[in-house]
Amino acid sequence: MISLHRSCFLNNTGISGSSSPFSYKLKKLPPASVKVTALGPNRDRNSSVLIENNNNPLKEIKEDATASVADVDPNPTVTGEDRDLYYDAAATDDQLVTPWSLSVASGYSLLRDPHHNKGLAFNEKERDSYYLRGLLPPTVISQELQVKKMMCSIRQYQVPLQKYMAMMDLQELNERLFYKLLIDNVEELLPVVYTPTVGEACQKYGSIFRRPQGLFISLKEKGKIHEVLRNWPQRDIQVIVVTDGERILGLGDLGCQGMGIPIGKLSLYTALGGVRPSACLPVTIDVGTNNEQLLNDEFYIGLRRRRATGQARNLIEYAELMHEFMSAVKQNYGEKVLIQFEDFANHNAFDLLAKYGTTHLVFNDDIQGTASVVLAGLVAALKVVGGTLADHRFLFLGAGEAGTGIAELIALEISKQTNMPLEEARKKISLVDSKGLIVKSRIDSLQHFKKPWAHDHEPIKKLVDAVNGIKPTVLIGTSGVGRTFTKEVVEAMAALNEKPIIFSLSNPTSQSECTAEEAYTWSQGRAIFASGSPFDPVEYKGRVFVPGQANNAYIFPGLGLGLIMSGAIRVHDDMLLAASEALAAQVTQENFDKGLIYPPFRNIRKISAHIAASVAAKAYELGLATRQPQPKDLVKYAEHCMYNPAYQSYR
Ligand SMILES: NC(=O)C1=CN([C@@H]2O[C@H](COP(=O)(O)OP(=O)(O)OC[C@H]3O[C@@H](n4cnc5c(N)ncnc54)[C@H](OP(=O)(O)O)[C@@H]3O)[C@@H](O)[C@H]2O)C=CC1
Ligand SMILES: CC(=O)C(=O)O
Ligand SMILES: [Mg+2]
Repeated sequence: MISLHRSCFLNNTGISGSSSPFSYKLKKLPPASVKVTALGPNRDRNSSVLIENNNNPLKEIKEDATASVADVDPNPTVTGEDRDLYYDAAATDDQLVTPWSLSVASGYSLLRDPHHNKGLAFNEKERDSYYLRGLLPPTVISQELQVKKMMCSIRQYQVPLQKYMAMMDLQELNERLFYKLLIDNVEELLPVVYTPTVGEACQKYGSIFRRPQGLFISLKEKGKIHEVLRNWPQRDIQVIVVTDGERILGLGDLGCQGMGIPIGKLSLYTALGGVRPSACLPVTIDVGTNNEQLLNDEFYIGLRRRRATGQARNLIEYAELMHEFMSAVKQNYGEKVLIQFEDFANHNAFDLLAKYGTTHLVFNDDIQGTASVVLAGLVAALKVVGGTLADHRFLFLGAGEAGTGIAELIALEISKQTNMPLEEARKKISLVDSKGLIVKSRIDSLQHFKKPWAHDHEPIKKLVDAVNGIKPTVLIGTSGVGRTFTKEVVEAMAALNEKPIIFSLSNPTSQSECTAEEAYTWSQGRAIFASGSPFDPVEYKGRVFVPGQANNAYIFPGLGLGLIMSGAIRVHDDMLLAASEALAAQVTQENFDKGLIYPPFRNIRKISAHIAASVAAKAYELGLATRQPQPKDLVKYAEHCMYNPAYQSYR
């Protein structure tokens, strides 16, 4: 009888060592590698089992198909490409085919296994040992040369979406090369795998869809989520990014096509924060969509129904599915798996965070990650404009997840710095939503997360009037609506302040409240500007201004790493404050001289290590860390834990 189990050849730190690229080994039989092929189109067809003897080439042994299938691990690693080539081709439309097989001991499948494939970088010895002879052209090249070649190829594409698709193809073909490329060229490739291009990719996901990535959990899977999670090939999951696709960037409801976001965010967990790719699980919860265009799109990949939110019965359906998911995750992966809520609409986002914040290791990136990155930018900006946080007045356009999340963290920090009651600190902050300034007279009709911001003030409809009435020193855009910081608004800020601080946080670029060029030009080069999506440097009157990118991508990879490496069991606001402080401390005088209030992304792994160390230190201080003893040097430990995309040597 043959029994297979996965061999763990990546240690937790992801540090390279000599390893075997084959992910199965025999439990009861001595040979080192095995090929098991599942049932073909004909029920009576035998599966083939290839067993390698130490001295012999592969020998084919016919076994009874039913017996061999029953004996393999019921939850095998399945990659879309690991299929027997021949019986599928022989099948006709009306024949049943088992769509999976395990075939690990062939060079052919090794070249199609993204976790272990090295392409032309397989050396001569590996080509001999792993049956690769003839499957590759004779040349052997280094990973560095592969990176150079891929960059040449990606740069040839003019259209950002083509670059995105090339990157996704690479991720599916050769994972380590994908991450090496991304890490070594982070400033150039971040806008490709992340905002703004990922937004367009989600909008067109159905049309560009080639093969599934991540886990899709729809209402059809209700009652079966535990099994769905077991279908995922990896067991040792440390981070899940989950969306229900209802508020994808500032692009609205993209339903199931929101999957591009968890995939993109988790690529950054690995590239920017060093979390092993095999520990990352992207999930999309599909409860339908209210996007008519998608519902009528023949290429739409999601459930063709309206969202299960809104009315009471639907809400229960939604809550039950989410609850089943949250419970199944804990049951499958334990207490310490980090769940990042991403791009949920605000009518669910706050409630989910409140509900699961006390039972799971969760955080909401749009509410909390964004707050942390913006606070870091403000703390850094104070070095340029002077004063303390409490000396400033803040006005927001947009009072949803990002807006109220940032506002609350600023108020918390002011309160901590000054011992001022939180309610007093909140009075330094005003928010405008789609109906105008949030004021006391509107309190009865306000959503719960806006109520703390309903101050005594006369109603104001227009942003420019709010600017002139409140006289903010800081203007922050979190509206999801592009070009809402008009010339009039920016000029009003510039008239009130020598150095107005202006953040246009909405993504993607099309939704940014203003461009970098507009901010610098309309303020005569005086604005301290940062945006959610990247803008190129701007030359104004002979001076070059480099706009910073105020994006939660600075925070969540390091925050996640800090939580994982300390074995934290809950996220605490003080960890977000610690992350802000660590990020702000990374801004150098050279950065300030260019107009930057964030350090450049090219140093992101070092930045993430510092953020991780600060977050972990806070977890230990708060008694929320379970990994003992506490490492002496947390920064070094964070660096040591980081995934390294250099190829491993195969024995
Ligand atoms: N840079 C970054 O790291 C991040 C950026 N973001 C971006 O922030 C934006 C908002 O996200 P989020 O807060 O989650 O979204 P929400 O839907 O929760 O909030 C949007 C807010 O904007 C208000 N609004 C909409 N249109 C207007 C308008 N014309 N004038 C004034 N206010 C308006 C809404 O008003 P009402 O309540 O009345 O409907 C609501 O208060 C998105 O574009 C997102 O991509 C989000 C997270 C991180
Ligand atoms: C950056 C991000 O999380 C957003 O725009 O939603
Ligand atoms: Mg988001």
